[in-house]
Amino acid sequence: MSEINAKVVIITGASSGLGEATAHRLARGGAKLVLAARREERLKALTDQINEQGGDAIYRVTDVTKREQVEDLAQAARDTYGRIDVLINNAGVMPLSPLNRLKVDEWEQMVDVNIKGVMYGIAAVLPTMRDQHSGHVINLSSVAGHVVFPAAAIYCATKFAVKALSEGLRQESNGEIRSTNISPGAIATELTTTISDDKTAQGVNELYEMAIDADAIARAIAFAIEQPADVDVNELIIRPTQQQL
Ligand SMILES: NC(=O)C1=CN([C@@H]2O[C@H](COP(=O)(O)OP(=O)(O)OC[C@H]3O[C@@H](n4cnc5c(N)ncnc54)[C@H](OP(=O)(O)O)[C@@H]3O)[C@@H](O)[C@H]2O)C=CC1
Ligand SMILES: O=CCS(=O)(=O)O
Repeated sequence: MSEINAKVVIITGASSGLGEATAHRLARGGAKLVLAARREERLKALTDQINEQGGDAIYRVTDVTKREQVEDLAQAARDTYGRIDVLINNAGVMPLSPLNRLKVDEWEQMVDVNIKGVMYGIAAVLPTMRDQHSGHVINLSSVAGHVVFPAAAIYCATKFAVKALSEGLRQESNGEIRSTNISPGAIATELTTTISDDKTAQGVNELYEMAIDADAIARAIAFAIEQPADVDVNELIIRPTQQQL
């Protein structure tokens, strides 16, 4: 039996990009999926598609910046499937800009979604995973969680924080809970569309001409999940072969 088959997996940010690609891949592996994001139409269409193709998925509209909504999401997984095997903290935003543009609202949005959303996710599943004596938290950091580059100070700060959360969880896991930090480079998704600074958007769009398909990350996530319980894949960096950064 595949180590993905029948696992109960929560995916945040499942309405597009990496989350959506991961949902399709894990559904094909037999996972039971609990899909979350804010855009209900997209979530419903994805859930219907997976179920029509013989998979097993439910969805909950969830804003990860709202702690109680993330708790409700974890409760939905327990109510429907009785356990939580994997949480994929994938929801994230990347409105890049130089610090001197003082786009403080966007800074706060990045902190709220990229850091606090991940914290709320961990808080929502940790007691269940402790009770089960097993579980796996997969956090989406970034190449920007390893290197800092201009116009990305706040985004990088959030992704360094995600990396720290992944490592802290690993060290405190008591040999029961696996922790995987996934660090993608340029991947073709909607992530770059929220950049409101024109000059930054232009530079990022040039970088993303080399972007690779979201399934590259879905495959990496599946690889981490399908390892035996005593194997913890802690860190994966996946870039386009052409990417220098
Ligand atoms: N694409 C890339 O090149 C890279 C991506 N990453 C990371 O991968 C993750 C996924 O991004 P990607 O798929 O590329 O981008 P997308 O923009 O395609 O997807 C982002 C997802 O996050 C969700 N989201 C945003 N804000 C919230 C919120 N407040 N509450 C719940 N969900 C939210 C969106 O759903 P909705 O709007 O419906 O809520 C959407 O499903 C992010 O953490 C990103 O930082 C890391 C490195 C590179
Ligand atoms: O998160 C974004 C990936 S990159 O642009 O830093 O490579």
